[in-house]
Amino acid sequence: SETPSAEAIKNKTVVIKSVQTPVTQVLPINPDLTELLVQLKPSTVDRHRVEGLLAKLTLSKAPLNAAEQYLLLVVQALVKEKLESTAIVNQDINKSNVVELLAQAEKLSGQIAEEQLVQPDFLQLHLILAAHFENQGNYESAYLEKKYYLKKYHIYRKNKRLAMIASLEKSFEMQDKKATNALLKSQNELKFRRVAEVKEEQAIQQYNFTLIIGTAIVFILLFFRQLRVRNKLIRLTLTDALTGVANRNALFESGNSMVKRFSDQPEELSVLLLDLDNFKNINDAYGHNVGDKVLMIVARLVKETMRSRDLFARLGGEEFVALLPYADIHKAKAIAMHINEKIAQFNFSLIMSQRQLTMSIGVATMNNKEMKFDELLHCADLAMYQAKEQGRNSVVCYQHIAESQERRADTNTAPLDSEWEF
Ligand SMILES: Nc1nc2c(ncn2[C@@H]2O[C@H](COP(=O)(O)OP(=O)(O)OP(=O)(O)O)[C@@H](O)[C@H]2O)c(=O)[nH]1
Repeated sequence: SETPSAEAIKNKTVVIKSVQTPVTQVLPINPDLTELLVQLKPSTVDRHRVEGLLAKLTLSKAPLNAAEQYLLLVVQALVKEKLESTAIVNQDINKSNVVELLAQAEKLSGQIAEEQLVQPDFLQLHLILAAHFENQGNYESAYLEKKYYLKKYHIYRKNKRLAMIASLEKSFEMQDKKATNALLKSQNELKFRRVAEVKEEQAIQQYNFTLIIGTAIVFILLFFRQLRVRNKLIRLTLTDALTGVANRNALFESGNSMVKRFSDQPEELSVLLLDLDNFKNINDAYGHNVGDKVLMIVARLVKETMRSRDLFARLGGEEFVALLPYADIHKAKAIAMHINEKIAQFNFSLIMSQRQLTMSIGVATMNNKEMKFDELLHCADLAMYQAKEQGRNSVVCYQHIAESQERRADTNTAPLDSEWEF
């Protein structure tokens, strides 16, 4: 690269270009110029480097702004000072050139912002002048330049301090804002997490509630099923499996309680003991299946004649019992005869060739309030046997047997069969 001679560098004149820039605006500085100023700071200057940078700047076609022109003049003044002091350059360099150069630079001050002018690189102008005046023995001017330098430097320091405070405040505000933002963010996250937790708790509660309700429903259903099964079992234990009417257990249970109840009240309780005549012959002739069917038909026919308050039960085999509350002997006899008639009139030809069946019925009424149910049933049984003995298909009332026996005891005469039958 072409390196201009020191002479050329020293004599290089600066062409001041008027650049219209606002005075408040800080102008950009070419980095080569800034480095030149740095290079010129130490007491021993790297001449080649300085010359290289100056040449680069001089040959550059880019126009210089007012601040750059100012600094270039300062650089040139410094070069003159430094190179002269190191005795490298020619002795005929006019020292007044420094003053001229710096005077030119000062003329540019009006185009440079005050803020930029107070920067150390720009203020060097006054230091150079002060040193220059001092070397010439012009101490007053040197003093004034130095004083001016210090005044401006003070402003520069003050501005720098204020700028630093402002930047610190700004960074503090930023940090404060960042911390506040972080706090708000973490608070938001906490809120979201809490909301999620609450939702999760609600879901668990709902699940538990559903589980409890479901379990409760299952338990209730099981309880009712158990109740139904229990009731069915109870019903079965009280029902005759073949005919569906009350069985022996139910008969004795109801019979005992009814007798107890009627022992306290004036109304009467009657019992019918019904026995199919020659039922064995049916079994023998047509088989047990037909016999069972007959029993079922008879049970149904008798049940149809019962009042809602009555109880009809199968005592066992072909024997049935009817408990008739609020039925005196006359009513009980009437019911018994109605049953007898109904059975006798029923046509069994659908299940067997024998069309007709008859019944023997014994009737007993609770005539003694001290009577037990077994005794009442026994009376009915005696009456029923009497009916069988009389030739079956008849109704016999125990009260009449008793009366007849009493009479017989009185007259000591044998009773007539017709006396007992109705
Ligand atoms: N098919 C059937 N027969 C039964 C049942 N229980 C008892 N028997 C029969 O009923 C018959 C009763 O016979 P008996 O006690 O001699 O009485 P009967 O033949 O009716 O004669 P009388 O009572 O004197 O008129 C027997 O043959 C028993 O086997 C039953 O549940 N089903």
